[in-house]
Amino acid sequence: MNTFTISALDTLVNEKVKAQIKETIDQKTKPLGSLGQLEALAFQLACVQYAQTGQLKIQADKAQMLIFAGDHGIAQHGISIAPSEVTSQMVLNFINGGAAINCFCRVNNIDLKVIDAGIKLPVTADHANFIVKRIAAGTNDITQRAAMTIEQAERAIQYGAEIVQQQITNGADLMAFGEMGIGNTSSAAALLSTLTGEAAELCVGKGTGINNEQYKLKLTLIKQAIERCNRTQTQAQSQSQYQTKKTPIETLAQVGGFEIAQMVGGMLATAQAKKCILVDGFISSIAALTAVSLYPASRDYMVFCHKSEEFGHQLIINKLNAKPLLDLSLRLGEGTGAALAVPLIRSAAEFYNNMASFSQANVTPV
Ligand SMILES: O=C(O)c1ccc[n+]([C@@H]2O[C@H](COP(=O)([O-])O)[C@@H](O)[C@H]2O)c1
Ligand SMILES: Cc1cc2nc[nH]c2cc1C
Repeated sequence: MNTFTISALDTLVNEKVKAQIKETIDQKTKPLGSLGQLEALAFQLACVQYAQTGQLKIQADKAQMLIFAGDHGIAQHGISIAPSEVTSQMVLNFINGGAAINCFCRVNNIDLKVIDAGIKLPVTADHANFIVKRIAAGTNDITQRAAMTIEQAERAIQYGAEIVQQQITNGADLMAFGEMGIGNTSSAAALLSTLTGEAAELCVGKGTGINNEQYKLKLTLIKQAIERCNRTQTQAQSQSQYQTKKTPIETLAQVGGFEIAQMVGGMLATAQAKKCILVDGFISSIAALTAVSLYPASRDYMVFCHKSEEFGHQLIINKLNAKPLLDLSLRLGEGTGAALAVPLIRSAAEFYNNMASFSQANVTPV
């Protein structure tokens, strides 16, 4: 089992330092609170920076986008607008620079890497932006059996952590988590329902844009997967005299995905390194919820970049008490919402680091 050492920001940033950060923000040449949500963002960035380096100058230049790709057995039922083959085709598109996320990373100076976490059809590409960390050729159909073994879930978490640790060694300041995987909104919805106990109806959405008939089938299949998961007794559960809940790792193995599990490991490694985790849409957020279920302190390092159109996303946002930076009706994934939020994050860092205070600018304090 992977273990991480993750400290809550409250234990690393004392009240005096927090007051100093707040004072720095309040003394900038502007009416109090007038930079709105950017002020809360700057406060979080400064706390994370202090926890990491003991310094108060925020570093947010080097942003790293990681796109984890994986396939899903449940996709064979036609619950997406596209077949699983499209996952591999899009992976090649990412490698070749042709997808939406490539455009947003290019224009915002974000380095991009694509990870094959377990796509159905492996792609052959020898490119510095492509990392192969395959667990298997897609997960099992979660309506019939566990998506993966516990060993595979743990290995995926380990791989995700190793990928992030390498990027941190290379100097990344911000770590953004995107994904690609036909069928992964089904897996994410099943995870959301099993982790939180919320009804499937509140967790399932239309993903890539399926029609009403496909939606009905998707909901039925996800309910089947959730019931199967709840029926499946783990060894620990059957040996206990009490009714015990599955652990988040067991739930991940039952209904998760390889790309989701690798994102969980990557997010935990980012929090362990005391760097900011940029969370994208629905699937990235379910990885965040799983990470927080495992290590609650990891929440402190997360920036929720946008609110996805996917129906269940608001539920995750509420559970994690988050206030996403953007609301652009996106439902693409790939890390697109996170990439679009990077300029806002850098802007928050820039005003915190370099905007003049009232005394520096000789402006009468208000
Ligand atoms: O991140 C989101 O909010 C999001 C919402 C809807 C769809 N997606 C993307 O669409 C794919 C999953 O949709 P589906 O219909 O195949 O389950 C996967 O590649 C995701 O990146 C992503
Ligand atoms: C074309 C396409 C691109 C995507 N990017 C993320 N999910 C996707 C799903 C499809 C179908």
